[in-house]
Amino acid sequence: MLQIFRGVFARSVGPARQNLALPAANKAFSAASAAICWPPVPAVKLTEQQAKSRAHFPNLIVVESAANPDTMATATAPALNKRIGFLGSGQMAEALARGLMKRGLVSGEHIACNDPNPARTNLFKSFGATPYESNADVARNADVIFVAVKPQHVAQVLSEVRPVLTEGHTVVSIAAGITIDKLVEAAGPDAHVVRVMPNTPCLVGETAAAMCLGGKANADDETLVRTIFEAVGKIYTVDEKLLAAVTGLSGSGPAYVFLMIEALADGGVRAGLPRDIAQALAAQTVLGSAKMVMETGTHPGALKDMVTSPAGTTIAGVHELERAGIRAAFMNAVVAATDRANQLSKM
Ligand SMILES: NC(=O)C1=CN([C@@H]2O[C@H](COP(=O)(O)OP(=O)(O)OC[C@H]3O[C@@H](n4cnc5c(N)ncnc54)[C@H](O)[C@@H]3O)[C@@H](O)[C@H]2O)C=CC1
Ligand SMILES: O=C(O)[C@@H]1CCC=N1
Repeated sequence: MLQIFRGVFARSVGPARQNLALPAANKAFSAASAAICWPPVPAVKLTEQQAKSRAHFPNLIVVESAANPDTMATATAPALNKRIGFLGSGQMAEALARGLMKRGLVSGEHIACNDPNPARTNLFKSFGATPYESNADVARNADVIFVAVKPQHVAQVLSEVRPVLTEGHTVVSIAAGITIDKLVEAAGPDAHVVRVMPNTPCLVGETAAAMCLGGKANADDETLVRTIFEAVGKIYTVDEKLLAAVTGLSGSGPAYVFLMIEALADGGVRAGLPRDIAQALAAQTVLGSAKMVMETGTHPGALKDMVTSPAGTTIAGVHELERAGIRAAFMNAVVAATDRANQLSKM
């Protein structure tokens, strides 16, 4: 039996970004739906509720498809005819490599990597990637080169690959705080450089990422990077000056949410639930709530009000959160991480 799945794509970007302004957004959306609702489906009429939300979220795009949401998690994107290289094979490189393989965009034999830590190269080898002796060798054996080392190592690894870079390479740095100017200085003025701030949920096909272009990077590089990241989530193009805020919100954000899930589970345990059930309920509650925001397009405040009965249980809990300054705490976390990203870019 066909299940109707309603997907809503909220494009939370400003009008300044011409690549996401309608009708160009429809082009971007086609690529997004190709990864998330496969095969692609046409946009349909908004429901009354969605139309109301649309007034507040003009960039919202709604689709309805016959795809089964359960199978979508394993849906594959069209294979990418490119070799991927990782300079650094740490946490983020692993999340990206595994996410891309899971979505069928690349297979292990199309992945080249280098890392001084043998445990990391062995791990990459275990899923079919080829470890090389040097970063330059990775570049020789890749078309898209991910710079996935800590920010303080970026200049060094780029100086190692610079002599072998060609026009056919797209260099993608995911390092927090390392500006396009610094990347071009290290990789050379002819390098096609793209700066991306992803997050670890690319492992499960749900990254929230943003990018900006630099050096000789062109529309083809942008499309290539967009294709890669749309296979494992969502990506927006932003002005570089906004990447620090992206880092503070979505780059670091999974840590805030994991902490929240842990704390909710602790609350459940304190209230008498077994740990495993408490953690499963906490994580599923976060997942379901996020899906409601994405799929209904309704303001989160309105969704909160739908849970909150007069003199009921929820408002008692909400009162405690407000007393503890939860909103300011989350806002301050994003601002502190943004400030730190800005500091890193000045080092
Ligand atoms: N972890 C996260 O959630 C996110 C991290 N990032 C960025 O991704 C980059 C990597 O972060 P993680 O994966 O968390 O760090 P990590 O420490 O797990 O990985 C870095 C890897 O680089 C390797 N490495 C060090 N020197 C090297 C060299 N000269 N050549 C090749 N490899 C070398 C290390 O052995 C290590 O395995 C950082 O710049 C970070 O800002 C960006 C978004 C999210
Ligand atoms: O904590 C960090 O510096 C990196 C960048 C964004 C997430 N993790």
